[in-house]
Amino acid sequence: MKLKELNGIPALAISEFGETTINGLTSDSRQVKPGFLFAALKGSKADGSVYAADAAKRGAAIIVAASASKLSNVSAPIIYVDDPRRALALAAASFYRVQPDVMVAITGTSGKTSVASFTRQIWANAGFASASIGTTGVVSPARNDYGSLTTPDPVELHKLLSELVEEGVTHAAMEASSHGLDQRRLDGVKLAAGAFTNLGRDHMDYHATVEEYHAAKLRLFRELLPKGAPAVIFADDPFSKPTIAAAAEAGCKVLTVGRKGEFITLKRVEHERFRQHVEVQIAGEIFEITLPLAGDFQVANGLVAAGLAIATGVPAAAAMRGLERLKGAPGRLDLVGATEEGAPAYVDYAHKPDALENVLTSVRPFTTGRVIVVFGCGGDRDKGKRPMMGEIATRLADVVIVTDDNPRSEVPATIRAEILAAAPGAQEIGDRHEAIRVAVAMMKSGDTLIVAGKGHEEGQTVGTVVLPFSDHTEVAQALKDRLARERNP
Ligand SMILES: CC(=O)N[C@H]1[C@@H](OP(=O)(O)OP(=O)(O)OC[C@H]2O[C@@H](n3ccc(=O)[nH]c3=O)[C@H](O)[C@@H]2O)O[C@H](CO)[C@@H](O)[C@@H]1O[C@H](C)C(=O)N[C@@H](C)C(=O)N[C@H](CCC(=O)O)C(=O)O
Ligand SMILES: Nc1ncnc2c1ncn2[C@@H]1O[C@H](COP(=O)(O)OP(=O)(O)OP(=O)(O)O)[C@@H](O)[C@H]1O
Ligand SMILES: N[C@H](CCC[C@H](N)C(=O)O)C(=O)O
Ligand SMILES: [Mg+2]
Repeated sequence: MKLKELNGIPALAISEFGETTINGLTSDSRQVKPGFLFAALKGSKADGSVYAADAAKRGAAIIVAASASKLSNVSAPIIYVDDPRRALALAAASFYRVQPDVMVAITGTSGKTSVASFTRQIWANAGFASASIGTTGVVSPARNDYGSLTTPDPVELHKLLSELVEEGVTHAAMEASSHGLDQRRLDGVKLAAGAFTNLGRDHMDYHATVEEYHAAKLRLFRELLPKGAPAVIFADDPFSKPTIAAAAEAGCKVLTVGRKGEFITLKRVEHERFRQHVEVQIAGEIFEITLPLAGDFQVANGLVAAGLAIATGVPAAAAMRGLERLKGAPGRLDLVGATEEGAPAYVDYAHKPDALENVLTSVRPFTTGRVIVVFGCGGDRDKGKRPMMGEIATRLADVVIVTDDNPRSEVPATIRAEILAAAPGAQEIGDRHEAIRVAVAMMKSGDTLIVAGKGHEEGQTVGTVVLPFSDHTEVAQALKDRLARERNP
């Protein structure tokens, strides 16, 4: 492809270098191959402009750098732009040419993965070839790939979107993390609609204040959605009001869902152990449905997903039928199994205060015995959430076991101590395998076990090593061993 065919490149640079052939794009000098465009991005650890000379040596045809940076001794043409991250995202979108016809993005502190998965399922149930992209990976009719980043790097993202189109996918739902929005990873995506779930404390290691974190999320409505595009907003969150105001001011068509919602109004919910009966009103019509998932928050996620599906052309009745067939996203209040007496054991991805509060509150109505929780906090991440999660666990669970969850470069015992400082009476079992076995062994009839924090993850990161570890496998094995012991004492 010629440089002049790429978006995001200033006209002046096109007139000078427009005929240059571009073979690929990257923001990592180590990935540069001959003929690549290298975008020098300022990161949290390094400044990509330091690597521009290296990129040129590796054969970069063009370097895109921030106007503020002054590069020297670089043996490739340099194009200066105000916002290299945005330029890279726009260039990537045009380089890979196509994306699914109907793309939606979901932002919010919790529920993004679930809503993306639910939207895909509702679309698929209505007959569309659909995909979801996010923390748990990429799911489409042709693939089920394990993921890593919530919102992929723009080059990776647009490559993926073009592959999905080739597979025949017409509808795709993706998560828009605050990092992804802030770092312009989605700026080249043609969005048909956007959604907001809720806002709580998260990523305070990256964003200076909650307001700044909220503002990053609002970029979806303020800068990425085209004017008049639907913005589906959960109406019952403390941050719903300012989000609705911002989306309306940005010219979006605001569609609210929830108890205070006007597009989809939640009238009534009755909980059962593993499912919920829900009554909603859409455009004057009442629908009574059974959602085959536990947890209040799944009703909220279901309504946001239904809102997105309806906003992108699925008839309300079909969207409601879709809700009745939902499967939870992997590792989200995921029922692994039960003891012989029927006490359930769940794996959940709650790794931030609000999510932990929600999941522990959600299981209380159907727990006649004790709520037992096993959790930890990740290393090299927001330290402020550690005592908050300790306090929440102690307040809402009857038995608290504090363990390790991806200590990364930190000393695991220090992380646990920071949680335990606010969790009097909690047990400390650093080895997560052991913590899960102890928890499963203590379950009695009527108890509910929640193993929180890792959800779908398949590894435990200690230092820089990722050791294979799955909460799902560990809980299943512990239940199985317990059963064998009970049968052959
Ligand atoms: C903190 C963060 O968001 N980091 C992202 C950021 O990297 P950075 O700013 O730290 O990059 P850096 O290391 O400072 O380097 C700056 C630039 O120099 C380049 N470089 C560096 C070294 C070299 O030899 N040559 C070179 O060119 C790097 O490729 C980079 O472009 O920009 C990179 C390129 O876009 C991202 O890959 C990287 O994501 C890292 C892998 C990451 O872990 N991100 C997590 C925190 C994240 O984004 N999470 C969110 C939300 C999670 C959730 O709540 O669900 C997500 O969307 O997944
Ligand atoms: N609507 C919601 N409100 C509150 N908590 C929720 C909601 N949806 C999910 N949760 C909790 O958050 C956890 C993560 O859910 P999910 O993966 O759908 O969110 P996410 O926004 O994608 O999170 P992440 O940013 O970590 O990828 C769940 O396991 C559950 O504990
Ligand atoms: N996307 C999040 C996931 C955190 C999951 C939890 N298990 C942890 O390691 O803290 C992050 O990387 O911060
Ligand atoms: Mg997610």
